[in-house]
Amino acid sequence: MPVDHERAEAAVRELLLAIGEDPSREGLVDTPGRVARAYAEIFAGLDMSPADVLGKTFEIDHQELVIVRDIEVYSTCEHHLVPFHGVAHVGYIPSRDGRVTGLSKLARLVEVYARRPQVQERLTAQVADALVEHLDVQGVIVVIQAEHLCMSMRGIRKPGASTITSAVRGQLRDPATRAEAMSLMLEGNR
Ligand SMILES: Nc1nc2c(ncn2[C@@H]2O[C@H](COP(=O)(O)OP(=O)(O)OP(=O)(O)O)[C@@H](O)[C@H]2O)c(=O)[nH]1
Ligand SMILES: [Zn+2]
Repeated sequence: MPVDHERAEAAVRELLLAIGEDPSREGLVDTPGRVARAYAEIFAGLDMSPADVLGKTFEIDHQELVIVRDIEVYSTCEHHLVPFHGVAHVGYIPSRDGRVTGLSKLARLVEVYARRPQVQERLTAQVADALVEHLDVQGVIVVIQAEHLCMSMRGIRKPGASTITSAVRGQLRDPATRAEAMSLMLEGNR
């Protein structure tokens, strides 16, 4: 279901009142509308499905690793509704029938799940599981490294701390294959 703009605007007006602001002052008068539009974008993944993104495949007989790394990720922590951002690396070994997806679709898949209220562990696992389910891949590894603004700008206030999560399925669970993928993903990284 797409974002209900009217409802989002009313909620933002209410929030502004709750923090002691005046939603009718000049700088804030258009804010509820802007926030509703921003939320529609930030949470667009709720209205997107992995099947839409991974529906188109083609045959390349490559049954070895394919990795797209350093995919920029912006998501929203579901506990505090503030952003977490960083990079995702997605690697997979195509299905036995040699079907692959377009490289950009891996980044699109990350977007489908990042543009929702999230926790990093679930985001990581959902990307991996979608590739198993929709592309029947022989193995997949997803690594996400992100900074959570709920840990930087509030709460414990530790800017610079980053969280790394991984999800590994199928043949990538084999220690040697996993190590090869990890080194390709992280090689030369920061
Ligand atoms: N595992 C996990 N925890 C997260 C993620 N994003 C935020 N959190 C944590 O969610 C927790 C929520 O803890 P609570 O004690 O309910 O909330 P809080 O009082 O605001 O916690 P503090 O952040 O410690 O101030 C915090 O420890 C956050 O760091 C995430 O993606 N994964
Ligand atoms: Zn948070």
